[in-house]
Amino acid sequence: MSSLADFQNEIYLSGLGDALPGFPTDLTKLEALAERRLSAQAFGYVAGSAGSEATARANREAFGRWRIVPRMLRDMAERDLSVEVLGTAMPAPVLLAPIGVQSIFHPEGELAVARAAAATGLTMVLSTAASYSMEDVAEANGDGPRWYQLYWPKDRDLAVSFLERAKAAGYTALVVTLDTFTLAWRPRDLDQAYLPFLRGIGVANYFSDPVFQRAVGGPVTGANRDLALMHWVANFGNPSLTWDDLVFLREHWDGPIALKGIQHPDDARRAVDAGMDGIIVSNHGGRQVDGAVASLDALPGVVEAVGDQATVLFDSGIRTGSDVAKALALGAKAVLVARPYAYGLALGGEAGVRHVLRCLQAELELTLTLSGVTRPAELGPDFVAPAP
Ligand SMILES: Cc1cc2nc3c(=O)[nH]c(=O)nc-3n(C[C@H](O)[C@H](O)[C@H](O)COP(=O)(O)O)c2cc1C
Ligand SMILES: O=C(O)C(=O)c1ccccc1
Repeated sequence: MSSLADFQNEIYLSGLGDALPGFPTDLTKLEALAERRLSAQAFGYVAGSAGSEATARANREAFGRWRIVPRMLRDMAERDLSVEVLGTAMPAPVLLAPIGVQSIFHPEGELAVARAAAATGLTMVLSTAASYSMEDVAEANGDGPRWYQLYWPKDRDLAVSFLERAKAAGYTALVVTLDTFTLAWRPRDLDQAYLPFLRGIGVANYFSDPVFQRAVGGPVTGANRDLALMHWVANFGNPSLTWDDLVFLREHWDGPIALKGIQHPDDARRAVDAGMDGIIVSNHGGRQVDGAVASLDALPGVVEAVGDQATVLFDSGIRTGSDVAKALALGAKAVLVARPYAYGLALGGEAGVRHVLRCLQAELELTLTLSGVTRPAELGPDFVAPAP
């Protein structure tokens, strides 16, 4: 194995032919660049969060309250970042978080992301609110690993139809997002009166669904489009769901299930009691409850609550390889990253997303290697210390 991470090697070598990476390698720089590329509405949608955006800031600040404590002389010649999560082999403990409406960032949207994910071998989690249908995205993703994220609609038959389609299209694990049965108070979107769905973006999985079509009198055309959009609004989320409803999901999905949006240890225990395989500690990137606890601060309590009874994953605020390492040290088996790859998509389509994924992977590998960690399983509380 080279002493450099693959992507780092490739970048330095390409410099000998005077080529530079097409995008910044510090992923925290992408947001400002994407702002110049995107419409004010699309940028506000992705960069914005709920309310005063205090939780979005807290997500980032929480990483700053931990410091990595590197260890030396541990034979770092062989290292291996691969993990297996909910039955899926991953070259690194990083997944692409579900992001809806990706065509507002680039015309190829989820198709470009699916190709970039397949090229790196990282797992894509496809949103129910995607701008391309799950079947089209599966085709673009090819042999790449993919999971399906369910926004659990009011209509149970529609939910079952989504699950059956996802299974048939090769999505192997189910992520059920619990924190967004309705969108939060999001001032950036409200101030621009911008909601992508009302413009027909992010509804591909609904409009292509036979159960949905039956409910709106057939395939969606100019004639029933307004009705279809109203049906979408009425059906998107179900505020009446309780823990008891998870039995229904278990009956209709025979693969692994992870609940996304868990922040309280007691909810994590309930998930285990309900037979769930995984928990994703997340506050939706600060986009739902403004003032909610930083996701990283919620992580240790959830990890302690579930022990080895479920797989704990993490998202909200991951921007660098060192962020990934800290979340793993605090007990996550893998992390999901969201906005950085949306910015990559905005800046360079498939190539932009691939760049982001490769940067994150290389930076993680170097962070671990230079800290004396050859594989993710070695990470534990010892790896980090509270910042003074
Ligand atoms: C534009 C945008 C759209 C999103 N759409 C979804 C979605 O459809 N389903 C979902 O479960 N989470 C969705 N999320 C939340 C992400 O999956 C993830 O939890 C969050 O953004 C992670 O924080 P990060 O952006 O700081 O990495 C979305 C986030 C953004 C920024
Ligand atoms: O914007 C979001 O955070 C989100 O989760 C969402 C919800 C519905 C449709 C698309 C995205």
